[in-house]
Amino acid sequence: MIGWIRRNAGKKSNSEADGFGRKPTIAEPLSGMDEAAASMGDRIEDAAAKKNAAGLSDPVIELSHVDYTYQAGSPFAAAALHDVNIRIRKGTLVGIAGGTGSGKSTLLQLLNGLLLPTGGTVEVLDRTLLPNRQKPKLNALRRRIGLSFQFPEQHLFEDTVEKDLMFGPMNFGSSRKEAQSKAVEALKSMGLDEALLKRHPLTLSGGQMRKVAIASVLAAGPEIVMLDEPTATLDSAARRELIALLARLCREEGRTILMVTHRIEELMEVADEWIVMHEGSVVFQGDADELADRSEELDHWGIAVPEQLRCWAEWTARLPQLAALPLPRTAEDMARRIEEAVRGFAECESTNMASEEGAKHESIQALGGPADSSADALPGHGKEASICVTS
Ligand SMILES: Nc1ncnc2c1ncn2[C@@H]1O[C@H](COP(=O)(O)OP(=O)(O)OP(=O)(O)O)[C@@H](O)[C@H]1O
Repeated sequence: MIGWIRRNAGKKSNSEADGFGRKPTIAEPLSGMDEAAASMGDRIEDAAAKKNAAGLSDPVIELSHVDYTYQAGSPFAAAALHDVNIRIRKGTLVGIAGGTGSGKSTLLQLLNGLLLPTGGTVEVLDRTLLPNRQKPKLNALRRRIGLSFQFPEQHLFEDTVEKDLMFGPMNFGSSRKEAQSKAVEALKSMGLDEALLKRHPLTLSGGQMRKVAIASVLAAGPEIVMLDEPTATLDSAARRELIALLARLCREEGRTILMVTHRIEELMEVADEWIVMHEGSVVFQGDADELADRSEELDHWGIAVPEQLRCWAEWTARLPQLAALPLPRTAEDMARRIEEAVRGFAECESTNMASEEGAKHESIQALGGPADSSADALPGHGKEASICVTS
């Protein structure tokens, strides 16, 4: 069984800050590690204060009671989303997870107006999208919200990579020269060689095609970048590069990033927030620590429990002082914290032993025993001072 203990000393949960009605996390006072946890909490609060000052806490996406039904009103109607309520702040990196058919792609398409809600309200940047209205003109909105589709071929329809990359910028008003330079910049940001510019997109490998598709979205410079399973066909190095790029766009340029993924571990380190979809509903919105607290439900939601969460849960069960710390975002971070905790535990044990020895020594003297009596000589001694830890 995977059991999680509340962490987040000194940290306000997103839910509390957002007024989403979820209960705040309360830290239990624990060992000396509390200090580390509290200072981590302070840093998070400092970061939150800086974001507030930069206007980054404003919601840029807000969905209220949103429903979406494909082919609504026809005999083929298929309900895909029910009563979805979401609020996403500017400059956050949001992971969207959920099982097959849970509504993730439908959600992204509602956010850039490709689909209009059949119920409720979708507010994105300065636009409000309502049901039963004629499709509004959304060109201006689409310039500000880029969507990289689940299948890269859906982006690539020109006969050269360069034309595909220039399409967005030119469509949104860039000159040919500007569009060319944006195309090169976007291609390079995805770690691709300029030599690909003259290639036909359909001659690229699956991974290259995926990167070009993402580059075509980035070339238009959107404020909100949405990616539907962008890492699906990438190798592990390319996956890491892409995640690092997204984190940079978010942290350094203040862009809002939404990424659908089936591998939640790949975003654990960088995601500010998680949304979990299940059977067309949002069943969770919160940060990684809050998601970890619900890890027993991941399987039911069709999401594989990341090895990292499984491992950390086992260790917090063995060393409860670890539970005072925020969830480690990387395997290295986890290994370091476990090592520190084990070392701290061993030091604490040897200090206890030393004072136990001293006390025994004093009581032997008090009973009239020899001044140099060793505690080892006493019967019953032999307490183990170390712990054996195995993973
Ligand atoms: N064009 C369509 N017409 C009818 N039903 C659709 C259409 N597209 C999606 N659906 C249905 O809507 C529901 C949500 O689909 P969606 O593609 O949003 O899920 P998803 O979470 O992105 O799935 P996956 O992870 O498999 O890509 C599913 O039941 C799906 O069958």
